[in-house]
Amino acid sequence: MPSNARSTDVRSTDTEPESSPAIAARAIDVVKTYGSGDTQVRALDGVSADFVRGEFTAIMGPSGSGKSTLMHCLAGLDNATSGSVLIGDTELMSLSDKQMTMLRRDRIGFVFQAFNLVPTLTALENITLPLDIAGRKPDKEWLDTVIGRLGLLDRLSHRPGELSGGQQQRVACARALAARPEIIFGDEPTGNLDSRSSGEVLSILRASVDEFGQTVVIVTHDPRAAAHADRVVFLADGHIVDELRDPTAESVLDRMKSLETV
Ligand SMILES: Nc1ncnc2c1ncn2[C@@H]1O[C@H](COP(=O)(O)OP(=O)(O)OP(=O)(O)O)[C@@H](O)[C@H]1O
Repeated sequence: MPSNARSTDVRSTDTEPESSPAIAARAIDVVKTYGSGDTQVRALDGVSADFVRGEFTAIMGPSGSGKSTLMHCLAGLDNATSGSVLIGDTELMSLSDKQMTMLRRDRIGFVFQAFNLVPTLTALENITLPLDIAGRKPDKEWLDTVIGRLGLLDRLSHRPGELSGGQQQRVACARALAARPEIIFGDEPTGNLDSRSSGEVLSILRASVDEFGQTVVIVTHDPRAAAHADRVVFLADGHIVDELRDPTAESVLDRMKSLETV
């Protein structure tokens, strides 16, 4: 299939370093600076982290600590100033703009706080849009599973303006999952949602890891959202300062408090 051929092209760059297949994404000594001179900001100051395949990680930390910057560098939405970022075996710095676009399209799913749905398309058309653009046919069984799990079956012909915020975010989630990407990145995916919609979005992300072996990385401020993860990575001032396995909302809150009082 042409789409397979394209994604193989992206994986097989000459400069591809060796890396364990168990790692879905990896940051190696990533530095990201914005601006220059006196106004320069060092948003990431040498961050190294592995994101293991089939695991759900939450990135937390005080405002301005570099969470979104790290996620954007990992997801190929922004370039690191130095260091190295890998998705699977693919070193992002070695990719051309075109290869990067294909990698994002074929291998990564995104869920943002702003749902970024196309207002003139129906829910179903929004869900399948990335596949349509890639010229790929949806896996019907998988699509039905995702749509069913997100409770969207009776909303598929609605346009975003006819859906609640929670429903729109569930459509955005289904869109991210539809292509069965290797890794799903969420930047505050539940930031605008009430607790019920938030719970639905988190439980499909959890299920995509537990039942379908995908890898999920989200940025969140909400300890209850982070409690759905297998591990929480804490950032402060552009550094990873702590990590928590099998978090609970209470343990995350405690850790956050201690970071904010440092
Ligand atoms: N485009 C930019 N230009 C200049 N500085 C930036 C830019 N983007 C981020 N920064 C700065 O980099 C630092 C890290 O920002 P980032 O958005 O990654 O933090 P965050 O932890 O996600 O914050 P929040 O929780 O408030 O969203 C901050 O000091 C921010 O002001």
